[in-house]
Amino acid sequence: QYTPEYTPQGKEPPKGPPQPFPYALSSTYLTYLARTEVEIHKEMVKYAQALHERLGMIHAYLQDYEESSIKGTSHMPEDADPWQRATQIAAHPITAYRMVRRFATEFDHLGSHVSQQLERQLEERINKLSGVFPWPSEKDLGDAMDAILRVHYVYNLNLEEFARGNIMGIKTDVGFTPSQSFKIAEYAAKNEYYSLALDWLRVTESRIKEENDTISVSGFSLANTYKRNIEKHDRDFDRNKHNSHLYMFTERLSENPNAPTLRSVNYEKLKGVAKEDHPEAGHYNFLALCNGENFQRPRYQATLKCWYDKRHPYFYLYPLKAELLNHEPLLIQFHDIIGDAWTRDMKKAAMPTLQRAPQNVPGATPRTAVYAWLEDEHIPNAPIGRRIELITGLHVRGMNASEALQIASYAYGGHVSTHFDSLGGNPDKDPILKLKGDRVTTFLVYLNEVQKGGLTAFPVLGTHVQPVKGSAVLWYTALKNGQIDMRMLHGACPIVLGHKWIATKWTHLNKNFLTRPCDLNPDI
Ligand SMILES: O=C(O)CCC(=O)C(=O)O
Ligand SMILES: [Fe+2]
Repeated sequence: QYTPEYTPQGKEPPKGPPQPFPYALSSTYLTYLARTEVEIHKEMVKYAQALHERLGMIHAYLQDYEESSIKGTSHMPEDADPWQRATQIAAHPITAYRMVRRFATEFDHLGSHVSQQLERQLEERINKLSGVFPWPSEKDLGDAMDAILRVHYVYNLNLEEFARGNIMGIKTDVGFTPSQSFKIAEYAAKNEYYSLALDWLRVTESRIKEENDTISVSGFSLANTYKRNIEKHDRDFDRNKHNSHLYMFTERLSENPNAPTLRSVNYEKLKGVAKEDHPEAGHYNFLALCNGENFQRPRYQATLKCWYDKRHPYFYLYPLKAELLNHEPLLIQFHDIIGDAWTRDMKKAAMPTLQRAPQNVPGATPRTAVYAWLEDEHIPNAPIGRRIELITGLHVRGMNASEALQIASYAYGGHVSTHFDSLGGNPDKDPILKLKGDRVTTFLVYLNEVQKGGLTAFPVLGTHVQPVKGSAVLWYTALKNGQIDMRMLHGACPIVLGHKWIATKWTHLNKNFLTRPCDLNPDI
């Protein structure tokens, strides 16, 4: 009996009405689905095999009947009386014998009971699994397509390559079929991702041609979607929407089908430009940083350094590897600060309460991830608070000094739009803010290596952080006067290939206004 071992919610089925799981947003849920499908596939193979055998038996039966009873009476007229025909069959020793044999052995063994039994088994298994965890829905499929389209847009994918399984230079064997890429094209067109839709339509078309496949997508629906996408684009273009719309072209498509996309033109024009100089520069800087660019001046970069930090005696035994990514405001990455055992403990402790991060909530940053909050007692063997205190000199563990540890997990396409970690609320209206003060530092630990994508990008600083397993990045989210430091704008670039897990600890101002160290930089 299959009992899922690796379930998003631990071993217990959820109590109360099943909540929809954000399957496409979380590597945990996706992994669970993948694990479940291993079992379903096994049952399907058994069932298909049984059906195949059954079909073979049915064919053998038909052949026997046709070769004996039909052949033996083929000299009789088409409209002969069936009784006369039956008499003829019964009179011939071989046709009669073959008939008796069929009745005696075949009808009971046409295999129906085997395949029927397997069909019941399969149905039971699927019902059982979908009873424990709700099945992915249309909404999840939408999330899954959004994730693909986000990766497509941010990394300006060469879709011909991607759809064949070449994931930004990493060759895999799995691509999309023409009907699958067409489905994404239709979804993109419907959601006004005009430039993306056109790419998917072109890929669909070239695949159809290449494979000479005239069945899976009809020429009519392909042409129709093309036409509608162009018409709708041009209508919006005429309404001057190209001033705000990210997915448009620089010209009307009906006049120039090869017009460049706004993304590609603006990307070249605006990357590296300061926000003060162009209102849209921030967006294109973020894209460029996600694509691995860096806009710190070479002279400035030359002043950045790595060193072994031994301020605390603890670090004589385990020297702390520090890497300065920006002087002022400070951005610093510490390497090898936690090992696999702690990482495992954190993921495991977070698993039972992972939930979808709020999306489309006014005031909240759009993010596609799942997360959970861990108190120290949830991870007694991974005392991260003390380690952060040793590394940073901040108050982390005391009352109101920090928040619980946030564990977040992203799946492919998962991202966080640019934001500030300080919340900037009004302490007179918010008792918790009054008690703790606003967030003052972010200490973000990367719990695994991401194969492609998933950088943390800082568009104002013009730099990005590579998610290196076991490393952590530290910055001040607020100025010394407690106000949000606008230079610390940052976001998480979409994951392209792999998983991304992070653990974040935010310290708060009231317990930390005396701890603000100026000695993290080795020069001071
Ligand atoms: O995942 C990342 O790299 C950044 C996440 C982040 O900025 C946040 O959770 O506030
Ligand atoms: Fe953040």
